[in-house]
Amino acid sequence: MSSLIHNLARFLEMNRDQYLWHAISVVFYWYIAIAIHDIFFHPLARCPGPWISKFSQLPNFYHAIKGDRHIWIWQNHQIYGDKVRIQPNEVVFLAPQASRDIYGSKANVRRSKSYEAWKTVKEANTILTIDPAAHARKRRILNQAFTEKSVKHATEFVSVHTERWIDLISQEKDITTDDGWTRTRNMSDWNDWLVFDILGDICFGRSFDIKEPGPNPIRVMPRLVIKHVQMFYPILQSPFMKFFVWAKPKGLDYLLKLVTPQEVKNYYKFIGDSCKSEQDSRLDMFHFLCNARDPVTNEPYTESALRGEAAMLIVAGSDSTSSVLAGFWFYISRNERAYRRLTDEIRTTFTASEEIKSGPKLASCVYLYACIDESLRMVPAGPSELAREVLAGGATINGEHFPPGVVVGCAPWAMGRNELIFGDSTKFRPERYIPSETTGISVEDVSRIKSYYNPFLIGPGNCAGKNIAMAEIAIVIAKTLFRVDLRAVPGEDLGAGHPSMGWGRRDENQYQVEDAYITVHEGPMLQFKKRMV
Ligand code: HEM
Repeated sequence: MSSLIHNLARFLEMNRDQYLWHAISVVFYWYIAIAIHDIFFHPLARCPGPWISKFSQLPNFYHAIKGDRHIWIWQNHQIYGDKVRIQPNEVVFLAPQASRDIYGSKANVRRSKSYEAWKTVKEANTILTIDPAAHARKRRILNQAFTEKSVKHATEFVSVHTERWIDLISQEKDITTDDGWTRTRNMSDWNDWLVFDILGDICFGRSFDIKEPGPNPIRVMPRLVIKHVQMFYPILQSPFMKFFVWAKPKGLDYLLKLVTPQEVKNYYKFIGDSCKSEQDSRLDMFHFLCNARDPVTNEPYTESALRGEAAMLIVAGSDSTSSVLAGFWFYISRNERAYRRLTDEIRTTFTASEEIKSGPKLASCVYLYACIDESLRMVPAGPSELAREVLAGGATINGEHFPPGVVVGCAPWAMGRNELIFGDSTKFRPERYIPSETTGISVEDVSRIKSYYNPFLIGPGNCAGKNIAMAEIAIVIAKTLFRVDLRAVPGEDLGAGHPSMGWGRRDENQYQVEDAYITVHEGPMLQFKKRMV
């Protein structure tokens, strides 16, 4: 007792420097204790993975800043195998069963807390709702905007915008040469403009018109959305993520609003105005959202929830579609054989561009859909893992039990490059999706790869817009290749790998992207020539 009083007295007599020194020591020993726990006693202690990642989030954070987490995760699978501990509390998997166990309808998981950090308004939209019951309720309402009827209406807008887009990309000849090819087009920009215009139209009944020539304040939006996501993504992959989520409703959101660029405010104003105007005059998706009711409670969306969902649709549907299209243009313009086969298929199936619309004729273009599947594999909409947190009771993943609180996931970039499933996984080879005696590919081979790799995800959080996205991509590609020839601009390699780029990025025939939860992409640079039809 006397020594306790003695120590207390000494503590009270310390000066400021000594207090500081003691505080640093306490933090240091606390961190060492946690590190020892994480390395030796954590439920994931026996999972293989980079040594530092066992007790620190710094490697994960570092790669999020560099934008190459997807490559880092793929490298770790190469080194450590099917199961890798990439953060003290997180494991990623490559095995086929793992993806079903994590994302399937029976999985005892929810979206991880990092999703909450994206919230900009009080009420989360569907994709940011992490509570499974609340998510299911929102999803039931949202599904009513994605019925067969609404998808059919949506594809009509897709056709109109695509025809105009092809007019624009195929005009303006390159005046430095006399070979009839157009000026160089950065397809990432052109895809963004097209997809944004389509989404504006199908979500709000108002096109953003950013593909049209001339000044347009909304044209910067696709890039701004990407920049915004790129800025936040490292925070969500950092040791500060929990603090960030905690601080947002306590004033941080207010501060973030103050530094929001004016263009972003204009964009939200556009969405707000669109939500208010002529909701019933057109069968756009907003019309379906406005009229949607929860089938159980019969409740409609509240006004702010409606606005949140509409804004989400633009974000969820724009970069995803644009990046897959960018990947497609990259690979098709560098693979003469695939280009010839695809253009032959499209140009013999249709006799006029106006004929190209959703329906049996388009569905009969087997090679077109194989090319789309292959592009979705090579360039996933989100290259790194879609993180899920194990709920009370734990979860069995690939035959192994994981306790509540652990974060798990599968990373599409690494899955798409799994050589055990795809063999020549770095090759753009659409034939792998077509059963044929000539190539020796059986129906079972195709269903094996399709059940392994699900670009639109499976289970309760899968992509609500899958049917629209597939129809949109098919129509854009088919109409474009029907009306124009295209080529990669000689000597231009924007988006391509390079020997100087290091492990996982050296192959010049592979399209390179950055990871920011979404897929950040540049190029390819293409030229077009109108066909005489
Ligand atoms: C090639 C294009 C697309 C791909 C590959 C894709 C893929 C995905 C994936 C993987 C998710 C799950 C994300 C997560 O859990 O973090 C998702 C969610 C979602 N996607 Fe897509 N998507 C595409 C296009 C679209 C389009 C065009 C729309 C709508 C117009 C859309 C609407 C949604 C919505 C609403 C969700 C959230 C679903 C939920 O939380 O229940 N997507 N998408």
